[in-house]
Amino acid sequence: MASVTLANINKWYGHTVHAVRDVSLTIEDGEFFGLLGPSGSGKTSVLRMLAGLESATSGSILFDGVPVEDKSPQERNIAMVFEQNALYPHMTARQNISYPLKIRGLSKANIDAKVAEVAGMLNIAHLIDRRASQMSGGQQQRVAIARALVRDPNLLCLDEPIAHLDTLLRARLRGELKRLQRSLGTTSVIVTHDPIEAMTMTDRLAVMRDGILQQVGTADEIHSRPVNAFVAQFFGLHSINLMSIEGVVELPRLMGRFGGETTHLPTALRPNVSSDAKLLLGCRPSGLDVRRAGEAKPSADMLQVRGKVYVSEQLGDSLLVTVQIGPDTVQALIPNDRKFGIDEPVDVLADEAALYVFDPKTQGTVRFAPRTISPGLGNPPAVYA
Ligand SMILES: Nc1ncnc2c1ncn2[C@@H]1O[C@H](COP(=O)(O)OP(=O)(O)OP(=O)(O)O)[C@@H](O)[C@H]1O
Repeated sequence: MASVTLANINKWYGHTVHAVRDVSLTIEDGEFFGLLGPSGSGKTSVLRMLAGLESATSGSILFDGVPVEDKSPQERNIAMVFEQNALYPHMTARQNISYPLKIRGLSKANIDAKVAEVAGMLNIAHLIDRRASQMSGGQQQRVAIARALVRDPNLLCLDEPIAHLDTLLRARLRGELKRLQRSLGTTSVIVTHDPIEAMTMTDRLAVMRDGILQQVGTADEIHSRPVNAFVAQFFGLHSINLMSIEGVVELPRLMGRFGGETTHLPTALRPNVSSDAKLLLGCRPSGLDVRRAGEAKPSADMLQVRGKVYVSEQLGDSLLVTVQIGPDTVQALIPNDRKFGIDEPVDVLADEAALYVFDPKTQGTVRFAPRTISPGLGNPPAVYA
């Protein structure tokens, strides 16, 4: 186990692709850390540099404060699990898991004890003498994880290890991996483009975009206090709604246009209106409400705008309603005791306390939503005039 520091890391591929730009971060000893970002954001490049599979163009990497740039993956004592596991198909689970220990010359008794321990942890003891080729994808991935962990690595690198599995199995392995990491305390880094995976498994995570580190923090910190509109949109169970409001005036109530429609705005946002009369607002679907057109009166504490239902989708105990407002759409997650027809005129409402404010030019966060709603907790109670 080790703490890992990246200091001003840059990665160029040839002269044209600047894949990682001046990334600095520290992963604590025993921490489960996530690298999250869309495709091409540079997260795999960071992981491969940590592992020693790729060299950094500039900057330094330290394990427990000691530079490791010149060290091979073996010398760094890292273990990797990839999306497609690299098990030997003709070997049994036992042979696959013991392989790294045999190479190190451990005694048979020692190997047997370690294999039994890790196989028990990963619930694969009953499969231990089955060939890899005769196992399901989920079972193979458990064996691959067991093989990675059996030699007590300094750092466990997981590159989308469960991305190819079906939804149920992914959810199970997410939980198992988290429990396993907690009980072993192995410093671990997982690369994923799935915010749910990053949110549920890791202690802290980094969000990347175009090779640039956007934010590092716990899932809760990043969810409730995103540094910019990109992080706010990318991170969460459902993407945040971005509402670009133009022509904001006070008549005497604050009003503007969103999607070409007249939009009533909470008075408290007056100081946030830019010099060119714009407001860039964010609201999580769980912070929006949808009412039949005319049912709710505009209030000085609420955003309210007219639209029509594009589609509404049942999500178990909640309803995801997509509302078209001119060329724009927003999504609201509301209790499923209401029904809306396609193209039905509706009012979309948001309490002032559920609104983020972003700078219309830089997209940086100007104001966090005073009342944030945790993912999955549903709709906040709305207040109507
Ligand atoms: N060996 C390489 N040669 C040239 N360009 C590369 C190489 N590997 C990655 N890149 C480029 O570097 C950028 C970052 O790639 P990287 O794989 O690190 O991103 P990522 O966030 O992990 O993406 P994905 O989720 O698709 O794997 C991309 O533009 C990619 O095309």
